[in-house]
Amino acid sequence: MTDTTTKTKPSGHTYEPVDGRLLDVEDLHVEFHTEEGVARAINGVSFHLDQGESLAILGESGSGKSVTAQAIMGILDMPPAVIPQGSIRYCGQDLLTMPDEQRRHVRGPEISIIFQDALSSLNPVFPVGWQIAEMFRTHRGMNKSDALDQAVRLMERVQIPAARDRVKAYPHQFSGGMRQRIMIAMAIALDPAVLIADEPTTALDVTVQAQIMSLLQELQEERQMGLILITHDLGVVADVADRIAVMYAGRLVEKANVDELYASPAHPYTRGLLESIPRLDQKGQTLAAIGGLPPNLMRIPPGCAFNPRCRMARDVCRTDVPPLREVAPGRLSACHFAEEVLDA
Ligand SMILES: Nc1ncnc2c1ncn2[C@@H]1O[C@H](COP(=O)(O)OP(=O)(O)OP(=O)(O)O)[C@@H](O)[C@H]1O
Repeated sequence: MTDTTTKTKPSGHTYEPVDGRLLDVEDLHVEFHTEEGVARAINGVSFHLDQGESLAILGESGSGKSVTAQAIMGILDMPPAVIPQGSIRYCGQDLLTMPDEQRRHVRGPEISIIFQDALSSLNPVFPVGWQIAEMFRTHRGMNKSDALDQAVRLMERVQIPAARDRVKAYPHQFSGGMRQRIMIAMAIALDPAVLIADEPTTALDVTVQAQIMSLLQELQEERQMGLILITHDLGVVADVADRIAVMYAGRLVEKANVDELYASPAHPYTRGLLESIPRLDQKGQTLAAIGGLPPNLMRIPPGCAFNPRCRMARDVCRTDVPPLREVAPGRLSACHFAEEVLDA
């Protein structure tokens, strides 16, 4: 007989993907209404994410990567944020119109996020094991000792040495890399279908960055999660990501699979990013290969937002917004002259 008393599926989730599709973000717009004016942070962003797939969202500081993640997670401060248009469907259900109560079952347990700064995300006054265990107590109704056992197993899975002995240690007693592993443990504790990693390794040194990325990749493959990697540094995510979406001034300017984008970018901005070795995370720093700075989001230039910095810009670029269009099989670019960029 069919159980009509519970909506929970065999995965433990309330929702199941249809044909493997987890997320569908369509024509998303986000504005910030401030005293100085309206900052148009996201201007019509669309992308999807399937089960077991890794999507990297790449762009300079201020391009709208984190705001996109926050909109998906429902953690934008509204106001000042306003979402005037668009939808974010999770397993076919629009998170933007879903009642709060229903949304609480999704955001966290089914779609989870890790941030760059583990120290400010962890509670300094509670032992890390307790913080992980609390997830199992609150959401799975486990008793204290089972929840702590489960926390130890998870700490072992994210390769925290001597996990059983360190379950009672506090966040400040761990290194930056170990704290990020603890954040990952908390983020995957409830077996989310989607994991968003917002600059997960930016604060870490290069060796630790690589270890954290390979841990994320292992977990993603093991659990068949959909993974969104937000980054300013393509080098860090290139081995893990399947597809890349490049953002500029709140729009996607290029979408491609990672190898093709690396081999031959189809947008001058992407090409500039690939040619720029330096620190894209340093706000206000010019990219060597591009020059200039991203626009003020309260005064995005007409036409292509990238035109003031683009060496290829012509008249049409200053008047007409280039649509994101297919410029080669599976390759999308929002450049009037994408074919020329590809051939270059
Ligand atoms: N609370 C806010 N109030 C006003 N404007 C905001 C707010 N949060 C974000 N913005 C605007 O949205 C823009 C995009 O921010 P976002 O954090 O998404 O950029 P990002 O690409 O993730 O860069 P970063 O790596 O610096 O976080 C910001 O430059 C800012 O103009």
